[in-house]
Amino acid sequence: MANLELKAMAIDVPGRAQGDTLSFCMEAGQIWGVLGPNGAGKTTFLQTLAGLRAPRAGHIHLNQRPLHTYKRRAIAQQLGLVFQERHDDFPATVMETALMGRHPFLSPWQMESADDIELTLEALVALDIDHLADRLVSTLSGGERQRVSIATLMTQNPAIWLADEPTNHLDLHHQVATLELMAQQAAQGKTLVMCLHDLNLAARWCTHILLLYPNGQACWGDVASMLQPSALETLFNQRLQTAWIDGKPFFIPAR
Ligand SMILES: Nc1ncnc2c1ncn2[C@@H]1O[C@H](COP(=O)(O)OP(=O)(O)OP(=O)(O)O)[C@@H](O)[C@H]1O
Repeated sequence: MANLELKAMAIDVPGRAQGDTLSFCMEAGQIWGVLGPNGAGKTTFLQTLAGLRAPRAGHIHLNQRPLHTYKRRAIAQQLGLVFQERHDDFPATVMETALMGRHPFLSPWQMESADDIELTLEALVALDIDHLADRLVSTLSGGERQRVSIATLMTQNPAIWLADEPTNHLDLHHQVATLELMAQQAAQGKTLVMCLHDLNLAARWCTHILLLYPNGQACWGDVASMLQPSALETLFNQRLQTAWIDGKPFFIPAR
């Protein structure tokens, strides 16, 4: 179990004045959805949480210790990231790619163990890509590649999952299956943070929401209090109609 705590942390969005500072803790078992229009800073926020970019102000603590005091390998043993853009620069199969999730736990030149291979095969089955194990990733469809990325994160098995639009390219069934898998991870004590553009998926799977506005304003809280139609209309500059199904809101963009 792990937590990430933001202490008066400001996201360093290039070319933008400093916005609101963020102060909250993302705990084991929680699923945080990061919502906001294009360019609001969602990816920059995830990269900052991963220690890949410095915050403009304030601090991030991973398990009560400043994130910047950890070595990169120690961070990778606790925190994993699915990027929005991937560059498959060298030829690797689906199995080889997913197996890379174990690298933070291996010493240089150490071979993967039978347990590592077993964990990887389980991830391929969970993401419904085990039949593609020997295929080159460069030959896969967009949705298949997305599932390889999530399988690699599952193989890494970090306590904190950061996912930038994990449902990108996925068909309806695989969107639901992937978010169910993430919910299972949260139920096992993982902390999940994901950027989403689909408000209805956020309403169903997230426990907490961070809203990022293009001018740097931000607000956060539990899902029920944050997914208010008027706040979302302002956030996205888009009128919405709201329907209620099984006690949860459905947001439909109005023409
Ligand atoms: N390296 C960079 N140099 C200049 N500007 C950058 C750089 N990285 C990000 N930005 C700008 O910072 C802003 C925030 O980018 P970011 O990718 O975090 O937005 P986002 O909310 O994830 O957007 P989207 O919904 O389109 O994925 C954007 O205006 C982007 O153009």
